[in-house]
Amino acid sequence: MLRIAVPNKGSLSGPAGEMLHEAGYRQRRESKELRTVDPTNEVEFFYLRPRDIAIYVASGQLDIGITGRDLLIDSGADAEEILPLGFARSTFHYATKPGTIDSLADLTGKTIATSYEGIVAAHLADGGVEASVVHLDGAVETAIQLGVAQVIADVVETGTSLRNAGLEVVGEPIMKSEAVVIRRTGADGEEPKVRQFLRRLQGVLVARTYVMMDYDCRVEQLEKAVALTPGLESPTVSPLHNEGWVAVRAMVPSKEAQRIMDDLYDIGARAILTTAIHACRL
Ligand SMILES: Nc1ncnc2c1ncn2[C@@H]1O[C@H](COP(=O)(O)OP(=O)(O)OP(=O)(O)O)[C@@H](O)[C@H]1O
Ligand SMILES: O=P(O)(O)OC[C@H]1O[C@H](OP(=O)(O)OP(=O)(O)O)[C@H](O)[C@@H]1O
Ligand SMILES: [Mg+2]
Repeated sequence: MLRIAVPNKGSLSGPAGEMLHEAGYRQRRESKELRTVDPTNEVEFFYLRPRDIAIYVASGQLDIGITGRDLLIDSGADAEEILPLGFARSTFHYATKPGTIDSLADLTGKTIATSYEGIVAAHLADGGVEASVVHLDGAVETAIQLGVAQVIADVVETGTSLRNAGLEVVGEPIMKSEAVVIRRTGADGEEPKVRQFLRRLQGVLVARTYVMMDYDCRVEQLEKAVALTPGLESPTVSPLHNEGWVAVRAMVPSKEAQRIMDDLYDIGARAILTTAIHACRL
């Protein structure tokens, strides 16, 4: 039985459960459940604190985990990222009151509050900067107002939390993060159950990022149309009953679907339809 760690709370928990559900895995029915078995797929899910997941996976007791890249790196655990999942995207930044700090060197001698001491300590050491780091569990933005630190290092998504606290980021992001699948460093990547699990999640990612596009066009316009919708291998082209016309079917990136429909229309394609893809194996 494959043993998989899933975040039980926080920003990662909901989207991770949805993705596993879309991939056909049975998920827990209520948020207090700490473990559930999917007997059909022979998978056991453990719902753990996101911060602890890399530690469990590194211990070898669990085969796979879903966590944040930033949490994996912060933990220092002996685990590696094997598939980015595209949700819980964030950046990790130093921030402070406007006009206080311009560069990394200005952090010397300052106190930095963070929930991610591993990332911050490594970043300061890399830059040769000596500063104190104080650990806080959350709501780190308040640390400056209450005098616990002069600088914070925290997750930024929209920037709303920083703005609300009257803070601004300093310099470039220390790192960019998103949800990732992890395994113990050097673990057997060929294990069939692990491969099947990754293929299913990849199928969900593709289904989320592509739509199926169908349209009719005149044979003379086919090459131009195919250039707009090259598909993955190559589009399916079928004859229409009306001579001189063909029907074309290809996967296109959903973000570009509207522009492609406009361009197809401009070259004379008609009956242009897009439909959602619910699941796939490439
Ligand atoms: N506002 C956010 N937007 C996107 N990702 C976020 C956000 N806040 C945290 N994350 C990501 O979620 C992961 C942290 O999850 P964790 O559950 O520890 O914190 P949280 O989502 O802030 O929940 P909590 O309510 O327990 O503080 C990290 O990978 C982080 O990058
Ligand atoms: O840039 P934003 O869109 O504002 O998102 C970033 C904020 O979201 C998270 O906080 P959360 O709400 O989880 O509270 P916490 O600080 O207690 O973890 C994170 O720690 C930041 O504070
Ligand atoms: Mg938080």
